[in-house]
Amino acid sequence: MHIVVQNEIILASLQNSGKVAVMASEEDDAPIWIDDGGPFVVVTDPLDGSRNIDASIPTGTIFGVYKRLVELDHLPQEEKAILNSLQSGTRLVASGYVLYSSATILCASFGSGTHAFTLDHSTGDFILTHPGIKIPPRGQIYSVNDARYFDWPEGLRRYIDTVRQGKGKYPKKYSARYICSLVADFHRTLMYGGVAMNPRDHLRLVYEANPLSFLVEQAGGRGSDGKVRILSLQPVKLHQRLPLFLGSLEDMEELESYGDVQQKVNPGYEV
Ligand SMILES: O=P(O)(O)OC[C@H]1O[C@](O)(COP(=O)(O)O)[C@@H](O)[C@@H]1O
Repeated sequence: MHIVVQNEIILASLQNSGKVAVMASEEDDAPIWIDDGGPFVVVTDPLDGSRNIDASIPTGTIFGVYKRLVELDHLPQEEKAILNSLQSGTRLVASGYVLYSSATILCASFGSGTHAFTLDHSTGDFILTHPGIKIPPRGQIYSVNDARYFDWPEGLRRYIDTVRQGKGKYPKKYSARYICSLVADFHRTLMYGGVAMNPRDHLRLVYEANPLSFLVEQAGGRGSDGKVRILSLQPVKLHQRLPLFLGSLEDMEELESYGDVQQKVNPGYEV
């Protein structure tokens, strides 16, 4: 219910903007063609973490913006809608998220740094409160659903066991934080450093992994699928899922050095 409404609100604003050719949403089966002349393409997860809403846990909206591929203008609408939405993350011109929490934060990058704005409820303005965010090169927090420990590959178990005992490259015991709401877990990671991950094929390349990887890279961090840079992947399907690791440069390098960190077992967890 909340998701449907949020999806409609975003679609209506993009339609009214006159700037958007096509919107692809995690909540729709196919992208929606909006305007032949719109210069931009928007991909979005309109309301992530929605399973948390009834418990008042933070949720978020994620978006990415590409340029419309004018060389595809001659194609049938359905075909060009899909191809425009399947652009690789290296072509993002902007991305961002809105975090609905104790404060409402809009965090965005237009390709020159990552900046966050906080909603001033008295005026309705978003005020630049976090210019030029730099993710700490190393944190002391890992964020993962570790109830899945016995479904993890050996490399990921070893990495987590090592850092939580303070036996990694950073000789202090790591702490765990996992809200199970991607935008909130990502925002904390951006602020405090460390690594946030979902090692199974669950999160979406187009709507979640690419926009957040763009933001973390612009803040000096790294986004990977456990093996390669997320932004270098060419999406082949709109709703393509993959393992996702985002965080501080040194933590990400250490994690990836364990090689075997992608969870292949994905039994379909109920909660
Ligand atoms: O169940 P897991 O593997 O911990 O996944 C939790 C992740 O899934 C999400 O809830 C998104 O999943 P949905 O798109 O199915 O809502 C994220 O907010 C969260 O980080």
